[in-house]
Amino acid sequence: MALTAVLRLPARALLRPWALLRGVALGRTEAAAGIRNGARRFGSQHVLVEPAAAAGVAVMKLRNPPVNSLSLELLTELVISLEKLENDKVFRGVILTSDCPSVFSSGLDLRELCGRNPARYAEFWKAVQEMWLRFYLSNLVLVAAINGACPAGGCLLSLTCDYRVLADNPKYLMGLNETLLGIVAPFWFKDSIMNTIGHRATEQALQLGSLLPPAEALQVGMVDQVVPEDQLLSTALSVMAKWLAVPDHARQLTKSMIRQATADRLLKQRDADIQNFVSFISKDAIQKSLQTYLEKLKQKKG
Ligand SMILES: CCC/C=C/C(=O)SCCNC(=O)CCNC(=O)[C@H](O)C(C)(C)COP(=O)([O-])OP(=O)([O-])OC[C@H]1O[C@@H](n2cnc3c(N)ncnc32)[C@H](O)[C@@H]1OP(=O)([O-])[O-]
Repeated sequence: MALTAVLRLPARALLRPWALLRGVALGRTEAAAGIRNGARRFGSQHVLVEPAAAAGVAVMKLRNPPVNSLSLELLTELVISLEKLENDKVFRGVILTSDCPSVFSSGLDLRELCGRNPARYAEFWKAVQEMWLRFYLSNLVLVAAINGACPAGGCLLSLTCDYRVLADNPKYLMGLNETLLGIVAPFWFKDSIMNTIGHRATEQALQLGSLLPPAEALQVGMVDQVVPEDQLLSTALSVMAKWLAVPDHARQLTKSMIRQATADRLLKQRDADIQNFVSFISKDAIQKSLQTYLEKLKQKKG
């Protein structure tokens, strides 16, 4: 950060070096934050956050075109943006949605999983863990307004939310399809979906790598509501109003009581989980499988 930019920062940011780091990661300083409807609007390269029409609610939009693949940068910015909202007493709820047409998120960025070195794989996986832990345990009410395809890591991100509304479009397929790529969803991906759709449905969905259209996603409980696309945001806002009618402290403690044990399973073995991931993803057979999958994706386009 240039010295002139540092000097323009508010004094309290200079007393908190991490605030400077955040300013860099977000590509902006607090002083440069926009004001909209009397509330603050801020953005980073890949995440746009703006106040919703309802008080206390922010809309967080993923914007990593073309398909919101979860790169290291996007994951980092998601965590920073959420932390910023959690620290801002104005906000009690977040609607998570996509700024990219017809895709909520295509999941983990496959370019992060192919042809990198072990140190980079480890750094990336730590960021995936961090995103999951922070969103899964957030004190804020999180509502996913799913406005596009939602495979793999995209589905995982939506599963961290307290409520999921999916736009009714047959192209908006959703699920944990890792097995179709020849890879295995880690235990905490499995826990997330099992806590949502139950044991038997998870046995099928995860082994088959099912990508479900809206009606089936609703039937199995992967989403809570399916609505016409033009009603997605208004529905998410009404859902949010219902959740925000509950006193925060009671709701937050209840959420933590339900979710903490699942998060603890990862927290107790974060390093081992990173080592597992690095050795798994580095295998020649897995690399080959992922390369073939990526090639197929590119060919599909042509
Ligand atoms: C243990 C590990 C656990 C792993 C968890 C995961 O999440 S693994 C992730 C599992 N994820 C999946 O299996 C989902 C794979 N993706 C899809 O199924 C479709 O892209 C779609 C349905 C999301 C959007 O369809 P659409 O017709 O709107 O778009 P399109 O298909 O034409 O793609 C446009 C461009 O984006 C590219 N690209 C796409 N995805 C990724 C990605 N994840 N990353 C990077 N790049 C990706 C694609 O190659 C193409 O590039 P090009 O040719 O322009 O250089």
